[in-house]
Amino acid sequence: GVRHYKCEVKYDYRSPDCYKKLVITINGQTPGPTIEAQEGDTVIVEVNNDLLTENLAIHWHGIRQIGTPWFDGTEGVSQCPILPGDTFVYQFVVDRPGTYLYHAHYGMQREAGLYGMIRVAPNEPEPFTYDFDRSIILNDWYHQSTYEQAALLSSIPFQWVGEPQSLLIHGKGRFNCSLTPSLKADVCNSSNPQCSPFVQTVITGKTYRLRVASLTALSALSFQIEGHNMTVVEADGHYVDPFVVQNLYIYSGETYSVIVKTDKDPSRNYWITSNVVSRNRTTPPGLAIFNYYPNHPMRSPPTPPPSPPAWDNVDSRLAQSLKIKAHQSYINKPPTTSDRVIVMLNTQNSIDGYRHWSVNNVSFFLPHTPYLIALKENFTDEFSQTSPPDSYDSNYDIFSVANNTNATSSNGIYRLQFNITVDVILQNANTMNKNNSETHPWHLHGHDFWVLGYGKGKFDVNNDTKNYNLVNPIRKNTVPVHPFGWTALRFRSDNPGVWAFHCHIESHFYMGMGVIFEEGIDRVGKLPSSIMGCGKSKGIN
Ligand SMILES: O=C1O[C@H]([C@@H](O)CO)C(O)=C1O
Repeated sequence: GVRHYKCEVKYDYRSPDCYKKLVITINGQTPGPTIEAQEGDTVIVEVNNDLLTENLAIHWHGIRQIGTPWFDGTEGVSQCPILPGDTFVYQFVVDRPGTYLYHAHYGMQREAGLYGMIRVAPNEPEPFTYDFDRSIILNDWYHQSTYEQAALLSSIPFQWVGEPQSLLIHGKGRFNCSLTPSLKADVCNSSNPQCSPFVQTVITGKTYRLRVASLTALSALSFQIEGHNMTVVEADGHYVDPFVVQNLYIYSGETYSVIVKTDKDPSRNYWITSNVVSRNRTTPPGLAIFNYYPNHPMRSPPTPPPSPPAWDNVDSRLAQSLKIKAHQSYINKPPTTSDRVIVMLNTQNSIDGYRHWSVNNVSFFLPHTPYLIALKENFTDEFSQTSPPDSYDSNYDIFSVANNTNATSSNGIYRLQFNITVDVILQNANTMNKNNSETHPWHLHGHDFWVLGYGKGKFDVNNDTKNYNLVNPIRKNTVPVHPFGWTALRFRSDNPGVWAFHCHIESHFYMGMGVIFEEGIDRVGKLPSSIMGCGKSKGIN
């Protein structure tokens, strides 16, 4: 069938964590409305840019856009931005069931509130059952605007955006207004109903499927429901060999479904919590209420919120990553060998005094003419024709602060032969600060990849490849690379188009932490004129 949606995108004053700021809403809401469809449906979304003075693009995160690479919604890659006042119609097929997302993909616009969920119902029965299907989107929240942050990150000397002021659970958080006495009540008001906690009401004795997604700007999170175990059954639209957790680690751009049984003392409510992990947290926990009907939904649980795992417990996070495998009845085996291996060293660099992130010492920036148009029209002057390297200096010490004096900025891209098997090894390293390595969630557009493995330290081609999981690897579109560790992925270059692969942390992609893959450009059909209008694509029809 065909599903029609209309999205009115505009700025509104909102106080999601009691602090009033301009946020981007979709049809008046943030998170925006959930897009519901059936596997195989065509989804048509008419987007109206009512931001007045700001461009826009919306990415359909996890939807592979097979045959419609021009509707991936990635500004500078698949389309020109949607101008203020303009309407843009996205049309794509949701070919797989599962939990996906949509969000802005223009500058750091996502963190202003432009995001929501896509739920695709399956045509076949699923390998688990439940009574109710509910969704929770997790986020972190800054009080500064996207523009203030962009100015900080682009300044000399470099100024970091810092930790978020609060964590939102389904669009609601709580900033302690009294911490900043100078804030007047019309700016920060703890009794504003807009920042009353999110409540998930449940009936006792039932089974809930909870779709948990993260669209944080920065934070890796630990998600927990006080006193309740969660059985993980879906990750990024793929069925998981079920495993039980007390806390779910979730990285920006990931989606999970967990099964929760409401079999606890029904005379009270429980805390739903999110906490920052992997960075020395200063942001208070996100708190919501798991409300057992008929207790009052706002009644605080009688116990304190459960304490989160230690922020620097990398082993616990690595262990959970390793547990995520394909469900035994849904195994889709990867090819046993690959045709091309690209090792991607992730580093922080200083280039001309600016702070950047780089892959193999190349920091990425977007061109003015979207790659898809430039490649299709053979506009070879529109971006660097030099591809970034497939590996890095084998003597590089990932455990210390390196000078990386030869780092450059480039908008060159990886050109993949069509229909081959590509391995990507993400290699983490020390940042420009001593004894520090961060977690980076990498997201691939246009594909699901097999997650072949994770490890600690420097990837060793001779030994680590022997431990690849070629039996039941999960397929995903977003995956963490843990501090001082590596992550190995495999995918087929079988989707004609131009696809971004990048760190899902807003500021990190802004600082250059991404690459572009081109595959099968000669097989891409006629581009719609609606994606044109910028750079050298002016006047093309
Ligand atoms: O990109 C980043 O910059 C800061 C810090 O490294 C600056 O010193 C940080 O924590 C990031 O993630």
